[in-house]
Amino acid sequence: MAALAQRSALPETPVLRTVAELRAQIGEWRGQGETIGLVPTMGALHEGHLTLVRQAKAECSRAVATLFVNPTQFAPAEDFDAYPRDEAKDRALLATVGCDLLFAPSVETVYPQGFSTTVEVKGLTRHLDGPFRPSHFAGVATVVSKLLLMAAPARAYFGEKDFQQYQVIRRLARDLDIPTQIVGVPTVREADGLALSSRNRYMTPAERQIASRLPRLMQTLAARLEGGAEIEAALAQARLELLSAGFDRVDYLDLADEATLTPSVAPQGPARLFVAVWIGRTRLIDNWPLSLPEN
Ligand SMILES: Nc1ncnc2c1ncn2[C@@H]1O[C@H](COP(=O)(O)OP(=O)(O)OP(=O)(O)O)[C@@H](O)[C@H]1O
Ligand SMILES: CC(C)(CO)[C@@H](O)C(=O)[O-]
Ligand code: BAL
Repeated sequence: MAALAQRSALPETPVLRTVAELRAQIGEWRGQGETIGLVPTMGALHEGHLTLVRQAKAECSRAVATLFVNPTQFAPAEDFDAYPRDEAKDRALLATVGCDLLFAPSVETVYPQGFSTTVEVKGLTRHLDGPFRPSHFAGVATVVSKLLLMAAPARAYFGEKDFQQYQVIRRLARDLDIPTQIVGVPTVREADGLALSSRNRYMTPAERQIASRLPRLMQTLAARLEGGAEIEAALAQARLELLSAGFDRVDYLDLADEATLTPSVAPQGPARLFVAVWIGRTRLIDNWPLSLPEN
């Protein structure tokens, strides 16, 4: 009882549910010369999300978070129904970092009867997560385009944990002349290096132990590549090491050009390691920047 009473006494960030209300509030702030920083999320907030909000708050006078578990970015067999939802807890967490407003629309508000437009970013979605989640990035690009048009923020903040998503969003904003600066925020990690993710809570303690080997194996691989190891052989060895470490499946482990997100064993510019692995019912993705030796 005491814990319940304490929780309901916590301040919560105010919430709006309709586009008209959101525009009215943001219009009022902009009329007063304020700048808006937008942080789109699917809720189940953790320190990664809060870091995005802190940065929005540091760089803009108002931070607005959105909470929408977007059905169109989940394939039918994916975890839309199981995705963790706790809006009251999210609002309390947002209040701790000074978030000014939460926009949490219903599915009907975002996709009213007759909705028939899709934003699709080609090229950048061809590799890495694209082939494994065929309709995912169109769902993300469509909903993020809508959120940027609804809120018209000066800046919008996205985590580099979802690096391909971040690049897709930068491209759609540029291609559609959406005048929002898209800001990438470095990945926030647990003490053992595992990237924070709302889906981490799906793991059992035993699976979580195995997951802690992902950042260690990737650091070892990065050191080998930065030391001049042959790229294809080092990637093949690391894929086997992931399976030996207890991961059930490796969707991909690739080195790809940051700008094109095309896997390459001879990247032309800045490159990253990208990985997606399964452990039980949990799919983990992550990426690491690399400084490869000059050829
Ligand atoms: N560890 C993290 N560090 C920095 N940003 C993050 C981190 N985790 C998520 N984000 C960012 O927060 C935003 C909202 O992401 P989302 O709500 O999907 O959370 P998530 O933890 O990535 O969840 P999921 O498990 O669904 O991938 C995205 O821009 C995402 O990249
Ligand atoms: C950007 C986003 C909020 C769009 O639904 C989602 O893909 C996420 O949380 O990363
Ligand atoms: N954080 C990316 C959202 C998704 O996996 O659907």
